[in-house]
Amino acid sequence: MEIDSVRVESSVWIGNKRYKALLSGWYFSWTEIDKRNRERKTISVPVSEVIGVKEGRVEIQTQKKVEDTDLDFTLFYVKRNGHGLSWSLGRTQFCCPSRGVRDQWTTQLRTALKTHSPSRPHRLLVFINPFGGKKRGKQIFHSLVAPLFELAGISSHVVVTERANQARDYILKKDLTGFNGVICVGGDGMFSELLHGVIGRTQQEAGVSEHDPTVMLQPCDLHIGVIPAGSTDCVCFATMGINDPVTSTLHIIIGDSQPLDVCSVHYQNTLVRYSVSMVGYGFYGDVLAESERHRWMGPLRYDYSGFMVYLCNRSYPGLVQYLPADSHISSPRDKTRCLSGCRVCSESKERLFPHFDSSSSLYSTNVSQCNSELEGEWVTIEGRFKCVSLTCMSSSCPRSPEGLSPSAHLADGTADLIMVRETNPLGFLTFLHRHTTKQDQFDLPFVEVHRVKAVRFSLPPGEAEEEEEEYEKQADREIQTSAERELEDPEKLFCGNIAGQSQQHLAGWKERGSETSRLKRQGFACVPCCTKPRSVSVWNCDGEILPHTEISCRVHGQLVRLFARGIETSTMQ
Ligand SMILES: Nc1ncnc2c1ncn2[C@@H]1O[C@H](COP(=O)(O)OP(=O)(O)OP(=O)(O)O)[C@@H](O)[C@H]1O
Ligand SMILES: CCCCCCCCCCCCC/C=C/[C@@H](O)[C@H](CO)NC(C)=O
Ligand SMILES: [Ca+2]
Repeated sequence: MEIDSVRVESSVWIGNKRYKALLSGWYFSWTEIDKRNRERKTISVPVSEVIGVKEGRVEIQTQKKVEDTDLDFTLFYVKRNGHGLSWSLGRTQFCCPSRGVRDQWTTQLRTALKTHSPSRPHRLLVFINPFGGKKRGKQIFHSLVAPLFELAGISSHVVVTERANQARDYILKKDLTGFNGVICVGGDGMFSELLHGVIGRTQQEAGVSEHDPTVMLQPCDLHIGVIPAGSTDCVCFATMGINDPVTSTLHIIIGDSQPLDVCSVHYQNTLVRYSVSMVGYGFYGDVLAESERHRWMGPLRYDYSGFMVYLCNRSYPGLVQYLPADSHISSPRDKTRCLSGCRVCSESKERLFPHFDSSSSLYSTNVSQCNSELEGEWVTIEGRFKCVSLTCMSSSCPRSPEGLSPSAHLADGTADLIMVRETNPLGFLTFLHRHTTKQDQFDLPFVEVHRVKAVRFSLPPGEAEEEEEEYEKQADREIQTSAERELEDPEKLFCGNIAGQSQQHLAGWKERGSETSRLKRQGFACVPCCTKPRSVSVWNCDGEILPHTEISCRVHGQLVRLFARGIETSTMQ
């Protein structure tokens, strides 16, 4: 075996073929050597994508050794499948000329791993929503995720949630010392809990008020990982290009880090929620409100509700004001895509954090800095809209592989504002259908899209008061009926069909049910689709209904970090 400061090299055998194994700089490679000593095919693995090195011949799932000698070692690494977005665990068993060489290889590879992959997590806090999506969260974690964490030497503390907001509250209140990241096994709703926990905790510790819409929020160090097990899995899909639990797990293990823009939604001077995916009024708000009444349908509830709401053919009056982003940097119609290593996003860092002190890793939060991102001229648009949506990223998901705004960036400090004006049902169907194809959904006369830093939405004066009164009355009628139903049978209030569901499940959804009742008391959520008054919809904020209509939104560039790397272009091994 030859070892110098930059190279380690030796002969090894894989099966009955001889190879030259080489560890040089950032890569470990093995090249087949034929009988005439000529070099054949090389397989090369970046050290940063090595998952583990084990003595002996080790199986993937059981991690048990099969018959081996003390000449063997097994390398586990990231393997790309198909077009490269789906990752699986690659495994190669090497046989060395002597035990000494084998020990040298395992030591050298482990040292290289520590040097070239310093940001890998060692300890993770995992939250599993047992009721998200198709209710397979626990099974997904125990059969697919836990064995990989164990192989990579990552320890985890697992919390199976028993109620909504448990994960958020845990992150806000408990001692998180020693954890390098928080992971959710669930859908976008679970991700949102972690997002609120992590942002809230970071601001508490930094003494920053989340309610002040002009303040610069402190960026969060604690990484968030998403193991998809929900209905839409938009955050996972838009940051990885796929929703696959094994791919997500491998990104977490190797400590990938993807910054993400976050939009804060305020009502007057109070923070309402954060969003990374979609803040949508009109169609998307109505679909969510309708779908909450059909939760028992599982992921299909969105398709059913989408169809019902489409048939209602609603449009809503609104006054939209927005602060445009610099159009020289990028535009929502420039036909580019935000991919792994995106130049627009990496160049945004300096603009977003001009006062970043790299020696202390601290961000200044002085007022002049916060206001500079809010400088510029606001533009006002009034009209009737089928929908108004704001998205910080493409919001691609399996239903819409290109997303709400295919050219939006994950971490450029901007969001795309999409306004679809009142149109005929066929026109709107064309718009919706284009979300499912590669056709440009913005190339329609009733659609406009702008890249923005902030948005305000209000109801047009006069009309608003009248309509809100009518809405209040309608909501009151609805609440009364709900309250009567609640007294008769509390479970039926929220779930509709509860036959065959576990008590634990019901307890969980009851909390969401009472949250919905609270919203109803304020006159907003879950009013049956076609009995609603004409002119007020609700806001869908990453899958949650907001309790206010007149809101203001501001984008906070690169506020959180995910264990992800953005969507890779095709890179087959
Ligand atoms: N044990 C629980 N009981 C009831 N609700 C829960 C529980 N744990 C988490 N939740 C809530 O359930 C909501 C939905 O969960 P999740 O996002 O995992 O699945 P989903 O709704 O199927 O997926 P998506 O959000 O992608 O549509 C979350 O907003 C979360 O707050
Ligand atoms: C004629 C075919 C019509 C198909 C219409 C498809 C339109 C799909 C658009 C999908 C946008 C998804 C935006 C993501 C929203 C998420 O934040 C949220 C939380 O998971 N999901 C939903 C459904 O509100
Ligand atoms: Ca963005």
